[in-house]
Amino acid sequence: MRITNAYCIVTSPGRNFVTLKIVTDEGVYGIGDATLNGRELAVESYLTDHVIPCLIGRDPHQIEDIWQYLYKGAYWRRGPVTMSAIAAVDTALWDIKAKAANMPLYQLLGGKSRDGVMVYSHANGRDIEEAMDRVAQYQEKGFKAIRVQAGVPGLDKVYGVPKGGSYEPAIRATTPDESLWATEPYLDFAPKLFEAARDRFGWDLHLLHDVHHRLTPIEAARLGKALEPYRLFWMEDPTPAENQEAFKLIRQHTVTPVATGEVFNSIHDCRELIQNQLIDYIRATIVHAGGITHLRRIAALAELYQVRTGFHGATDLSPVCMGAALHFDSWVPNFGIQEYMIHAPETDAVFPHAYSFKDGYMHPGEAPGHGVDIDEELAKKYPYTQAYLPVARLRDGSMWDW
Ligand SMILES: O=C(O)C(=O)C[C@H](O)[C@H](O)CO
Ligand SMILES: [Mg+2]
Repeated sequence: MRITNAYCIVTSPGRNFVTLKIVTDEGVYGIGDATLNGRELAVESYLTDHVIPCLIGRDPHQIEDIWQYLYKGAYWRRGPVTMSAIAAVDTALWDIKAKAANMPLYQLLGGKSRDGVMVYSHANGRDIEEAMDRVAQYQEKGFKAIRVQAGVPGLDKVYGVPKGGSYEPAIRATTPDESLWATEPYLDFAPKLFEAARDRFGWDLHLLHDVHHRLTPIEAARLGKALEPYRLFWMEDPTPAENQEAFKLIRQHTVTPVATGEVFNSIHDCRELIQNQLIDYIRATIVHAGGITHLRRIAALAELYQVRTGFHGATDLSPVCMGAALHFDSWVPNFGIQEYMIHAPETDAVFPHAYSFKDGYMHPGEAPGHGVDIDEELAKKYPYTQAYLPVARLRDGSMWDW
């Protein structure tokens, strides 16, 4: 089998997505997600201008060799653009291999390790009451695990909180939106949010919370301690993780479980965190961390240290990434949980898929490959529109982590 053609499809059904399609001489094709929220066209150019020309004529079954060729061959190591581009190729090649074998992808990875993939979704509210009503709605839909975020009194916009009905942080504009951040009101408020959640919903529900890189290590330690009575499933991204040592301080002060890694793109970003048992869940996922081939190495390292997976699954990761992740989750021995932020109906229509949700669990489906396709004609109806993630500033105007 040989690769005869490959191209990117950029479409915006509700939000921007970049998809790589690889076609072979035997008519089998595979697709991979290449979306990097707010920097989409950089990956599209990296693939179109620099990677695709090197793929034509290669044997798509040589996934490992092609991965090494693209990684080592770039000379410039790692980084979100490179690793998302490699991830897209890798996912498309696994899709081709599984389709050629006429098997769902999870079978090639080693077969199923569980009956279903436990997922969590997002309950967001402008205040505690609205957030609690959203939790109730997700519980009614069957979710066993729910991430809870609410507006902080005194702050006009906060990460995770919708302005209108639904929450989409990437705003269509020519420059990023600006929001205000202040740590003290947030630290006072967050325990009240989870106290209200336990009062109303009891203990038979997993509660999660995303700090979104906003705190210093000692502030994160204080928050983890303050949240201990409400027994969270995890506290996510408590502090920016470039400094892996910083997590030691958090660990010394709290037993609230810690998850991090949605912005990581290689095993080197999390090696110390895992080997020193400074985190409980690793959030790196297929599209941003070099595809199935590289994520498998991260998961294997994590398994040695009882760190479990909790892959990123926000709506800026396309259904292609979600489908592939669900196959991975079905197999990986040290699975923890999977994020599932439900896509807009237009997105689902452009990406027909075999995966499904039932009673809090997801199932990858039995279609050969990863089970997700793209309707290229429909995709053309949604042209790319520039969009940016917001930035955050403190009250005095200093830049902060969004
Ligand atoms: O889903 C999460 O946990 C996020 O933090 C979502 C991110 O803000 C989003 O994916 C950025 O593109
Ligand atoms: Mg997050």
